[in-house]
Amino acid sequence: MPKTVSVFTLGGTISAQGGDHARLTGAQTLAAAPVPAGVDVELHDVRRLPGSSLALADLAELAGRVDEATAAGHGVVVVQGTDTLEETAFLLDVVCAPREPIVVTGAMRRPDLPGADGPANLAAALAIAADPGCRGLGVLTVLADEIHAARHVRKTHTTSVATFASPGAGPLGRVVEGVPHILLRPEKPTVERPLRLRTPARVALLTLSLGDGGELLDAVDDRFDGLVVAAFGAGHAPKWLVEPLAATAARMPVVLASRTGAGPLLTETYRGPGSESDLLARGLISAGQLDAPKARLLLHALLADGADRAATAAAFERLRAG
Ligand SMILES: NC(=O)CC[C@H](N)C(=O)O
Repeated sequence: MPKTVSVFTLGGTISAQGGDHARLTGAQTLAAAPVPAGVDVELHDVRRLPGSSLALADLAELAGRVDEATAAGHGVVVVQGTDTLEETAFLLDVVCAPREPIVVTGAMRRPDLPGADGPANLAAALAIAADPGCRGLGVLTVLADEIHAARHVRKTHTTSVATFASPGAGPLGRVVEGVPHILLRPEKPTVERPLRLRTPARVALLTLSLGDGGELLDAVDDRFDGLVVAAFGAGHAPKWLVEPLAATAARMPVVLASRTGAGPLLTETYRGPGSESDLLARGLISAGQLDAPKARLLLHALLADGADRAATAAAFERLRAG
């Protein structure tokens, strides 16, 4: 029996014929890809936008439609711009029911340029979405035949077709001769249960840089419900920001992440003002291995789901080791 795969197109370079993100329809984008044998495609042309212009409301709508598709037994492919591809993949990972494979793909080269990678990436994504062996892995991404977990994947280069990597973990597998080969299976889902986006939540992301005077931190109060700080190294802030950060953490959840983009935060190696142990003792919540943009999305989804402080801390704690 053929396997149905629902394909949701949002735009991106993969559709940007001549540089225009609105040029190709979902059907035209998909027409360039060889559909694997035994796969029936159901196309949903959702948006025609660059990845940078997608909003959380677009992703919330997408998540609902993805859930409907997997409830009907369909595998899912989401096609979008690579600039925010990892954020879409991660949000789907924490809000969608893990019933069937869900994979996000895109392209680095426009369809009208030599060596356009869109068709190969689409073919790989369709193969993954139709493969029962790719169930239970969480939301996946595939570009250049490399399969990554939404929790770890990042865009690491502005132009390389092999831009997606999981610096803290490595790929989960590879597509070889059109067939997905899974090498590693995640121990547990990213969240205990899919989170529901029920209430609006505003989460700020503040990246520290040398000599930060705290002016942007002051601007967070009153405007946001939560904050992620992309701090130095393994979770460090300047000593003069410790009191302001602690004061903010008394009013809203403040998650401590690293601006390095890979590796876990430390918990006890350094002591003293602005060290990781100091910041955690003052009420900041460790993002563990999650990078800062993903920590922002998880905090957003938790707040939108109605999580209190203890549930928020527990959700991040669950991801500390991996
Ligand atoms: N290669 C890409 O898709 C990145 C740029 C593209 N404008 C986007 O939609 O994100």
